[in-house]
Amino acid sequence: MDERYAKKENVMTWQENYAVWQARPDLPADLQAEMETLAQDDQAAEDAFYQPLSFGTAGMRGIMGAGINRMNIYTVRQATEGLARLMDKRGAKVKARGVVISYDSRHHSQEFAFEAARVLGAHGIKTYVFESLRPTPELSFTVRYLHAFAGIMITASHNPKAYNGYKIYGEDGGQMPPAESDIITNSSRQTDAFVVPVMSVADLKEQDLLTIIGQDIDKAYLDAIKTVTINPTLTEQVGADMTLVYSPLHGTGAQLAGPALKQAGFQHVQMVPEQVEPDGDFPTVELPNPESAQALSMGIDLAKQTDADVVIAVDPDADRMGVAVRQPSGDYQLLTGNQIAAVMLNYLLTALADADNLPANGAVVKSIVSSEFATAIAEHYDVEMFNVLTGFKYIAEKIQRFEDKGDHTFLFGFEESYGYLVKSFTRDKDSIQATVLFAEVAAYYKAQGKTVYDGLQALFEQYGYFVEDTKALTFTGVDGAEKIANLMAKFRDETPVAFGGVDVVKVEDFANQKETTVATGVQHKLSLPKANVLKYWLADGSWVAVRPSGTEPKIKFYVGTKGNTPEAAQAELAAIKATIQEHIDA
Ligand SMILES: O=P([O-])(O)O[C@H]1O[C@H](COP(=O)(O)O)[C@@H](O)[C@H](O)[C@H]1O
Ligand SMILES: [Mg+2]
Repeated sequence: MDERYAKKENVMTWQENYAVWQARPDLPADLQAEMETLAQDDQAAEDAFYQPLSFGTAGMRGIMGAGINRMNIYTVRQATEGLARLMDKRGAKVKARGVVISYDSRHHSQEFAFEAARVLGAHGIKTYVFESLRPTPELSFTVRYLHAFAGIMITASHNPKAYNGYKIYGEDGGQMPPAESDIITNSSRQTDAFVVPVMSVADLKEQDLLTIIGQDIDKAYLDAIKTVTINPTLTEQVGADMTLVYSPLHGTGAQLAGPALKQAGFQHVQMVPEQVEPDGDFPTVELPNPESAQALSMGIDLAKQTDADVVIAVDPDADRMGVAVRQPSGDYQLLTGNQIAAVMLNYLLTALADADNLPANGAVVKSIVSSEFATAIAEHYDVEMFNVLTGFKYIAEKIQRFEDKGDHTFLFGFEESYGYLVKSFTRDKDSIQATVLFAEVAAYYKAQGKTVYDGLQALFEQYGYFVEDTKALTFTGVDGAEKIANLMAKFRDETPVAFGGVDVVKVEDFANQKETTVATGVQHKLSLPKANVLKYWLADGSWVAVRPSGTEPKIKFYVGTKGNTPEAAQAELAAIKATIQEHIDA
C-alpha cells in the first residue's frame, strides 16, 4: 500500500514475523484469539505478517487485528515511538510543546489515541488529547493553535469499518510529507513493538504530561470558522429561509458543523437522525464515504420529506464532504468532488472580485488527478493554479511555502476526492469550512431564484462541459499488491497510443519524473517529487491518470475531458474508459 515507487522490503519472512507474535505470552485477548484463527489460515496469516504497515497518502492505514501489517496497539506504539525518538533528538523545548491527539468513532480509535499518549509520556513528551472524538480538521487547527510540535489523528477516514489508521501532522498543522514521515517510519522500524515503554494514564496526569482538551478548542475553532463566510448579510438573510440536511455518517462531523452553520445564519439544519450518533459499525451505510451515492441516500430521503435545499454528508473524520442539491422537479442531484470545488471556487473568486478584494498574487492548489474545470475558472480571474501530487499534505506544503516566501496568497485548495480548504487556519481538507462555504453558495443561487445545479450549468456553458470519472479496481492481499504492480507496469511499458480514438500527445511518468512529448520523443524533467503515477495528455486536452491508491488496496484510473455539449463530453469519456478497460484486459 505504499504510494511511493520504491517499496521498502521487510527483511523477515511472514512466518518469522508470525512466530514472534505467537511466542508472546501477553497479547490482549482479542489479538490472542485472532492468532489462533490465523494458525488455521496461512493465507490470512501471510497477509497479516508479510510486511509492516507503511505510511501512504494519508499516514498509516490498515485492517485492525493481529500482525505487523495490521492496526493494533503494538503498531500504534511502534509508530509513536518513531515520533518520540525524533522529538527526543530535537530537545526539551520541542518535547514541552508536545503533541495533540484526536480520534474518530471507529472501534479502538480512542484506545489507540491513549496508547500514543502513553508512549509519548514515557519519553517525557507533553500530550493534549481530546475529551471525546473530534474531526481531523480540528486536530490540524489545534496543532497550530497550541503551537504544538506535532499531531496524531486516529482514523481510517472513509475506509470500511474493519480499518483504522494513523495520520501524523507537523507543526504547521499539515500532514507530514514523506521526507519527515520517513524519518519516523525508519526509526520506528528499528524498535521492537513489544518493548516500547508506555506510561500509565494516571502517571501521565500526575506528571502533567497529559492535558484533556475540548470545548475551549471547539470555541476557538468555531471562531476561526466565522472567517470562511464571505457575505454574512447574504447568509443571514437567505440562510434563514433555507433548510439543510446534514449527515456525519456516524462520525465526528455533527458536533461542529451544526454550530458552524448556525453561527453563519443557517438556522434550519436537520441532522439525519439515524446517522448522527457516532458508531464504528457505520450501520446505515455500505461505506462511510460521501463519494458514494448510497451514503447520501438516507439524507436525500429526509430532504424529500422536508423539502430541503441541500443535503451535505461528510466522512467519519469530517475532512471530506459530499452534497446533493434540490432540483425544481423535487429530485436531488449529487455533485462530484470536482463540481463542488468548481462552484465553490467560482463563488469565492466572483465574490472577491466584486468586492475588489482579489489579491494580485492569489493562488489555488489542486492535485494532478483533479479537474481542469477549476483551472479554467482560476484563469478567468487571472489567479494562478498550482498542481501537486495526490494527498492533501502536498497542498498544505504549498500553503506553507507561500507563507514562508510571501509570494502568493492562498485562496483555495481541493482534490477530486471530495476534499476542500478555504482558510489556512486548518492545513488539511476541512469539511466544516466546506460545509459553511457550500451553504453560502446555495444561498447565493437561492437569492437569484436558482439552485446550485443551475449555477453549475451556467458554468458549463461559460467554460465548457468538463466531465470526469474515476474507476478503481480492488485487489487485496499479497497477490493483489502484485496485480496492482503488474497493471502499473503494463501501462508504463506499453503506453497506449490513443484513448477513445484521440491520440496521446504527452506522457508524464512521475516515478522517473519525466514528461515525454510523443511526436518528438523529447523529454523534460517534471518538478514534482517521485510518485508512482502515470498521466497521459490527449490531443484535445483530455487526460487519463493511473496510480495505486495510497490508502486502500486499489488501482485508480482518473479521466478528465471537456466537450461543447454534455453529450459530446460524456461520449468521449465513455470511449476513453473503454480503451482503459481494453488495455487492462489485453
Ligand atoms: O482518506 P482521506 O479522507 O484522509 O483522504 C486521503 O486519501 C485520499 C485518497 O487517496 P488515495 O487515492 O491514495 O487512496 C487523498 O486524496 C487525500 O489527500 C488523503 O488525505
Ligand atoms: Mg477523511
